[in-house]
Amino acid sequence: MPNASLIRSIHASWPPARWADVGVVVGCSGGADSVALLCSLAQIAASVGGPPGHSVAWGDRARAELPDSTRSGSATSGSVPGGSVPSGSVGNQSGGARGFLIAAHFNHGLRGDQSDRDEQSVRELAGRLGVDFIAGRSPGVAAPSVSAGLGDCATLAADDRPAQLISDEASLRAVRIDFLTRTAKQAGARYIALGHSADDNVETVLHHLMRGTGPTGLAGIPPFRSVGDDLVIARPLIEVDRQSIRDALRAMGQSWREDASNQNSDYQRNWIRNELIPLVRTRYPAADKAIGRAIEAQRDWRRLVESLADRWLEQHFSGGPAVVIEADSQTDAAVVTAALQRLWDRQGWARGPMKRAHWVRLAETVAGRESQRFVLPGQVEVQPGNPIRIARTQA
Ligand SMILES: Nc1ncnc2c1ncn2[C@@H]1O[C@H](COP(=O)(O)OP(=O)(O)OP(=O)(O)O)[C@@H](O)[C@H]1O
Repeated sequence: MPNASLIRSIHASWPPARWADVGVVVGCSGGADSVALLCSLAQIAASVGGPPGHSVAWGDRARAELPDSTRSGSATSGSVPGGSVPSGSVGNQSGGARGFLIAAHFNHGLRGDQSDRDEQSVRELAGRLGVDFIAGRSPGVAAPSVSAGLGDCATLAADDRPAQLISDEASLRAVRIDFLTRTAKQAGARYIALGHSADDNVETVLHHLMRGTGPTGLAGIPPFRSVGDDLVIARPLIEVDRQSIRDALRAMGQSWREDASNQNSDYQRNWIRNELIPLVRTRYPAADKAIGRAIEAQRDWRRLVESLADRWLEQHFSGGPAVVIEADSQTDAAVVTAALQRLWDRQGWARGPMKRAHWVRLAETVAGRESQRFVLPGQVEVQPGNPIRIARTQA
């Protein structure tokens, strides 16, 4: 039974009224954070008369469509080579209002037997909790023997690349998120729940800071993020620290898998976690808490700027294949920049290749201080004037 304080934290950050009646895919690596998340969500759902037991919702269909070898225990489990989910085989697609939980694990297959054990441990946990289970695997990873990682937003061609080529942190995340997204979409789920903790948030912000970032990067990992129109990534443990999560698991006698590669400080995030933060704590014992508070404050500012940005967009932007924006020299550049970034998202243009200098130049253009036509990353052409015209030219 999950620890009461953990349950309280999740209730506060993500009240069950928001998710118990819809589908939730829980990304579970087998590590402490996501094991705690899965146990807690199953417990909360059961207490409000939701999910576990709902496995029937997808089980009825899945049993008919998945090979016998992919099922085990009381959980219905789908094994998905390359991370693809058999269309229509999972989830509550019957259109009813019943919620469901699916534990999803991606086996990158980078740690041999250990990867298989991770997958197996999540499968068993799901079985014990009465929650559906689905596994994705990197190409070339045999059924119960290789695995993968998690991601945050991009879509990589996981199906086309050999597992050994996909080993850097960002690519692993991208492959995982792609798998989780496809699983959620095909299951008809509304949420993907991930086990990021407050410590992950601090490490991420430090990483952003040192690599170079703007206000969005300083606001850390968002507790909720939309993926398209009908899917939301939720991180209900984002305000809970790693130690409390482990304490809660110990208190309930729930084991988890330790990933030995977390000790490898060649990975940047591990170096921040294992070397930098412990060093900082020798001088500033509460540094991570202080950084956490700064992230919260930054997020508040970010929210304010984004609501101003939305209002600005309503007043200055008219849609169409080409973006047409009225020039405006009055509004603060921070609001204009945030509005332009939201515009980029709406248009489906990649923000990744856009550097700070590009946003600054765009904001200058909106303020009427740029007269030359210029081209931004992603073949986006900007024609200054009033109105300003922005369009993506065909590559
Ligand atoms: N292989 C995986 N399969 C499915 N989901 C994953 C996988 N790896 C990570 N995730 C999800 O992404 C979240 C963050 O991943 P990250 O790599 O930062 O943490 P982790 O050390 O694996 O965390 P955890 O202790 O939660 O397992 C995890 O909490 C989990 O929800």
